[in-house]
Amino acid sequence: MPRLRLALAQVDTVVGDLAANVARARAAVAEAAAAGADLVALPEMCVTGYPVEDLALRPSFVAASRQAVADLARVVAEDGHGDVVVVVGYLDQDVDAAGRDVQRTGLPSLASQNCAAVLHGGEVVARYAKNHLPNSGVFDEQRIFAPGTHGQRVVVRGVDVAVLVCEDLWRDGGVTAQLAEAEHDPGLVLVVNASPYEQGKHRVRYDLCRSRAAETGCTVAYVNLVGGQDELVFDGQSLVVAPDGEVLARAPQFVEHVLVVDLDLPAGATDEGPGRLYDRVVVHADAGPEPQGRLRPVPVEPVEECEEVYRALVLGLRDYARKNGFTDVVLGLSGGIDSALVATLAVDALGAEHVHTVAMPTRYSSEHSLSDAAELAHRQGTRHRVVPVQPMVDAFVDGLGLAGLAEENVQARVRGVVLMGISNSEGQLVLAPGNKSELATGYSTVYGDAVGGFAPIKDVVKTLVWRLARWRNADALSRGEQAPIPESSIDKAPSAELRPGQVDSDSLPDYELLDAVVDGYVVGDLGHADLVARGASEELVDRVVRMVDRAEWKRRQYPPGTKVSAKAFGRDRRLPVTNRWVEPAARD
Ligand SMILES: Nc1ncnc2c1ncn2[C@@H]1O[C@H](COP(=O)(O)OP(=O)(O)OC[C@H]2O[C@@H]([n+]3cccc(C(=O)O)c3)[C@H](O)[C@@H]2O)[C@@H](O)[C@H]1O
Ligand SMILES: Nc1ncnc2c1ncn2[C@@H]1O[C@H](COP(=O)(O)OP(=O)(O)OP(=O)(O)O)[C@@H](O)[C@H]1O
Ligand SMILES: NC(=O)CC[C@H](N)C(=O)O
Repeated sequence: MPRLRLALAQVDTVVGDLAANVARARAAVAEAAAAGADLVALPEMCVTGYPVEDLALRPSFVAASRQAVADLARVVAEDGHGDVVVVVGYLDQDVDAAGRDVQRTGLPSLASQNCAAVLHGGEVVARYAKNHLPNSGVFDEQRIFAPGTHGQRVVVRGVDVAVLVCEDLWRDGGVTAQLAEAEHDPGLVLVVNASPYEQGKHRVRYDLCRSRAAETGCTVAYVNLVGGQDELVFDGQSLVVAPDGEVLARAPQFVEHVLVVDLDLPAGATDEGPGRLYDRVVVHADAGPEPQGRLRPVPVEPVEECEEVYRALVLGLRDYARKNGFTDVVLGLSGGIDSALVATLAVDALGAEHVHTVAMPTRYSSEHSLSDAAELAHRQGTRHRVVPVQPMVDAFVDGLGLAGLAEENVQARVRGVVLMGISNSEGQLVLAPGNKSELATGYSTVYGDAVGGFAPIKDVVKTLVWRLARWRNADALSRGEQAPIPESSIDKAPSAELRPGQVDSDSLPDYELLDAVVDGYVVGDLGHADLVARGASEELVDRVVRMVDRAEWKRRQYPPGTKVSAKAFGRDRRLPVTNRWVEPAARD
């Protein structure tokens, strides 16, 4: 049985920075080659970054990607690794001619394809176009890509390796079913992926790999992208699963890593050329000498839920800032839990000296608002300042004769102006601290606390905000460190402090109840009857559904933020703003 030394290189790329992505891929191949790898896999669209969205429609971008993958083949060979086989994701066009037949109404005729290239000896020796294009949730691939229709195999050290791209693995009755029925079984199914993180997705991915390994009778190797891109976080956690479901290797989550593992795999067919369903290119017909030693790193176990979400949020924020040219962030610190958690995430992402916190008291601010904010800044070492905003608020209130809600909201708006002013003069990225429960209900002031460039916890419901804060404190204490978040910020009743004695519960249902309905309605798309059947009262469902529907326009104006749930606001959930559809009540 041939032994293949496989490297799965989960790298962090930047959309559009092809030169940097090629450099990153080159370094990862060098690392894998130094470890003796025969075959190195890099993620889906590694050369371009992912997702490229409508950049795929630009001929200049497609041409640059094609050139960049050729450059990568060349530089890998120049580095002395020409004998290593590299499989890497990139953007190309017309790789699979049949793909041109696809209907893409209204778009230019360029048949861009989401591809994997096989590199060897300084050349691109094979190209494969993704057959199945995801088009739900955050994915829009049928809008921008033509599907491939042909498979690709590459024979490496006597092993017939089937190359797939991400969604190809997910589709029942698709490419993997063809593999199961093919006249020659592959010895390894190698999938290059850009699979975004969401809570618990590692279990879904493992189940998927296990079932495809069973279906095809092959070991499945799965390499995933890592890093943040706008709303998405790719979590790596590359994986190798044997036909019996055993996890042969698993990389850590949320960090770059080159996972090298020796696999004993069946020898495969070695005839070259086009078959009925796929092409095969032979790089090494024979197994060749066995690699020295046997590399079998202990699979990295997934972490528990709060830690996983927390780390996803840190990476999403860090990469958004870094990839958009920001070293520093600024946010209003109210002494409440949302801004406390966002500040803590920012410190973990960027370092305390890069986090600027601003307390902006008005006449309605409580004493603990200032003291809890100062305490957090002291514990974590953020660059903290106090800007009393009442005189500015007074100027608007008196100048315009504002009262009631208008006076309440102008306080939040003045704070927004102050933060944008600081950002304009000092260059930080402004963070909006709204959580998913607030976004769902529209409980924020547009152009007020909703200002900012990035919203780190916009996909985190309030009850999870509290859990994450508690987890972060407990984690610090378990390491003998001081808890970063003042306990009173976690324990106090949430309040916007925009009028005397205001608390969130004046306007919103209890967060435990609210979050359960938000989850059912927003994430699960459940109707009224199902929401009631899950235990909410008719009145609560009516109220929450109405609030969620009415706030669509506000969410459209909200900054992007990291997706962690199965359905985040934004591109994951698209609803009309102008909309008179009312979810029918169970009693109707
Ligand atoms: N469909 C639509 N399309 C476009 N624009 C629309 C619109 N409906 C209203 N508008 C506009 O929006 C305005 C109303 O929105 P907005 O000014 O935001 O004000 P509004 O939503 O009426 O009030 C803000 C609410 O959020 C609460 N809040 C504020 C700040 C922080 C927190 C917190 O705890 O974090 C909570 C506050 O207590 C209050 O209940 C209207 O005056 C109108 O100009
Ligand atoms: N006194 C303040 N000083 C500085 N920023 C403030 C102040 N009050 C509100 N903010 C900003 O406005 C955001 C909205 O907070 P608000 O207190 O109105 O409600 P919240 O949703 O409970 O948030 P938090 O839990 O952070 O208090 C805060 O997260 C903070 O960024
Ligand atoms: N890039 C892709 O094709 C990803 C699609 C896949 N369903 C996933 O969520 O991982």
